[in-house]
Amino acid sequence: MQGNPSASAVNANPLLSDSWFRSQLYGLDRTADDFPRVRQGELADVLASNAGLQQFAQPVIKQLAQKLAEKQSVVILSDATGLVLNTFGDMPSMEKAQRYALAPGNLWSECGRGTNAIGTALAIDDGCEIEGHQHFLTLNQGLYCAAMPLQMPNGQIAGVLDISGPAHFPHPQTFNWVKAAAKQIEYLWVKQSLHPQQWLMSLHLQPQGIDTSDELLLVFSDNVLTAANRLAMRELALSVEQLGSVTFQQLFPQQQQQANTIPVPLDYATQRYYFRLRAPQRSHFATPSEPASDLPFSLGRDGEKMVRLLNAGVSLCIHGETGSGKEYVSRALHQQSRWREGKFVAINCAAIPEALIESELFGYQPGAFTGASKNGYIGKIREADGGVLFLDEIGDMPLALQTRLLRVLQEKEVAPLGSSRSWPVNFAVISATHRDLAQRVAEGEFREDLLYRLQEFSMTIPPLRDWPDVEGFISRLWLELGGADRDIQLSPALLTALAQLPWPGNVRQLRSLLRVLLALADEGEEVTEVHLPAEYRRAALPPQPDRQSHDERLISETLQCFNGNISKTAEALGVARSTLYRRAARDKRD
Ligand SMILES: Nc1ncnc2c1ncn2[C@@H]1O[C@H](COP(=O)(O)OP(=O)(O)OP(=O)(O)O)[C@@H](O)[C@H]1O
Repeated sequence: MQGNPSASAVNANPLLSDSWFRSQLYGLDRTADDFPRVRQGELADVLASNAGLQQFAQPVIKQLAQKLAEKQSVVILSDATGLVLNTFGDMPSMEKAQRYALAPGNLWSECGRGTNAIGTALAIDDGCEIEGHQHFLTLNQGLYCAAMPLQMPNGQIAGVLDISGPAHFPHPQTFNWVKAAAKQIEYLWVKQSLHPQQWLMSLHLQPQGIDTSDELLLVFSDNVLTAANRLAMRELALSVEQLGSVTFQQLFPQQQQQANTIPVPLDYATQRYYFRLRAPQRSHFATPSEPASDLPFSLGRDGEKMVRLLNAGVSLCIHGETGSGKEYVSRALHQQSRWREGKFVAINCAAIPEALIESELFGYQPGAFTGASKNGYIGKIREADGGVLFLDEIGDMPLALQTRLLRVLQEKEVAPLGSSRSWPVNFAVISATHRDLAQRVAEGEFREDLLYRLQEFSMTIPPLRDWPDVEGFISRLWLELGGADRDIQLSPALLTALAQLPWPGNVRQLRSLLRVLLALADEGEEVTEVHLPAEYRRAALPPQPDRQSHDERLISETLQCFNGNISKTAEALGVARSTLYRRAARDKRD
């Protein structure tokens, strides 16, 4: 620190002496006058990736900038590396070079510019003010700066809020303003990014401090702490690592996780706080918005009943041939039910390799097994929280997993792989199968208790060929697929022929065929039997009655002519005798 005019002042302040020491370690030249800054194009990218920070910070910063109008100071917002994103306000009396240095695109990290409020606040993760000669670089010694890091609700540092002005001006209140504005930004950020399904806990030493930006905010997803403001993290001595892992019960073992409206006392460490806990806003269930779609008519009169059962949390099991619409119907039921604000999470128990089903359903902790994502995975069951879990091909679920699934359904709690903790979950279950589950139970392939749990109510979607009005359904599906938009009609004869096909692949098969016909047809065309793909044409084309009756008449007249002698008749008609024998056998049978 030799050669520094304010060496003694710096040495007397550990914050400053540490920062100067770091600046020297960075090998900075105190007389440097070229500063690190990014190009315009790079700045645009950085601005875009800090959109969230700007969104929450700007309203507060604008108020702050108004306050500073007469104070020859600017408000600066930097990102988490100290790169200036926005500068608000004006410093007409400031030297041009310094005005330029505070403009967007300049990097004020400690390693780039030595001791300065933005860089040092980031280095110590706390607020600081750096006045004139306390700056490491000579060129910055005409500046006064006060800065405070901004913390995101997840505990990470998002950037820095700073006020800078000429060092020769008095700045008695500036640091307090920065701290108050940063607190306000962090407060709004937590409150405004709250998900309706999260718990919000507000704490303060005084009951009247609740609902002010001085309150400590804690956010819980289920019972796990997932977000907090800096005030809460400081006062309750919480670490970033605890966000996402510590539970309400671990934090407040004496306290039930129950909502309250009037602040009540709560002891934490050696302090008495007052707190209010707001429960997730699931109230939309009581006043549901308009459902998005009608129930499919394949549900018939059972539709309404199924919705009521689902609303009551009854597990539904839908049986039906492949392609008959089990998932389609389940999605429609979800949309009509009180669970519609939550997700519809489908899992095909037959399509996921047995080794992966468990992690897919229950999720896993980071590094729970070789190849696991380093971020862990929440799992389908927790994804379905508040919504519907659709278990397709449930009859194919491996036995070992059936046991775990049963436990989740009974206890409404799920523990990810590699975790000793469980999360409460609340969802409706619809399962589907084309198998006979009772038979699977008899074969020892399906747990009987799980069957009862999943099949509290069961319904069967009949195969398409048994639907009461297949022609009507085909017409509707044709419209839905865009037939009317392109003015392409199905001929009445084709419609009748299609309605009579057996459709082993049910609606899926019918849908695919209609899409093929639509794709191949020209605008305004009528689609007839001749447009059918060959494999359908054979099945759909009606027998040729005239030709058939003509042949039959000819055979029977010739037979009469030869007194029923088959060999002579065959010879006369030029057909094989076997043809006539087959026909004779058929006549006898009819
Ligand atoms: N009532 C319906 N109206 C319109 N489209 C339908 C209807 N039912 C089913 N579909 C369509 O048919 C196709 C097959 O439906 P879905 O996947 O629901 O059948 P599934 O019974 O679940 O089949 P799988 O047993 O093979 O899983 C989907 O493209 C779906 O959109």
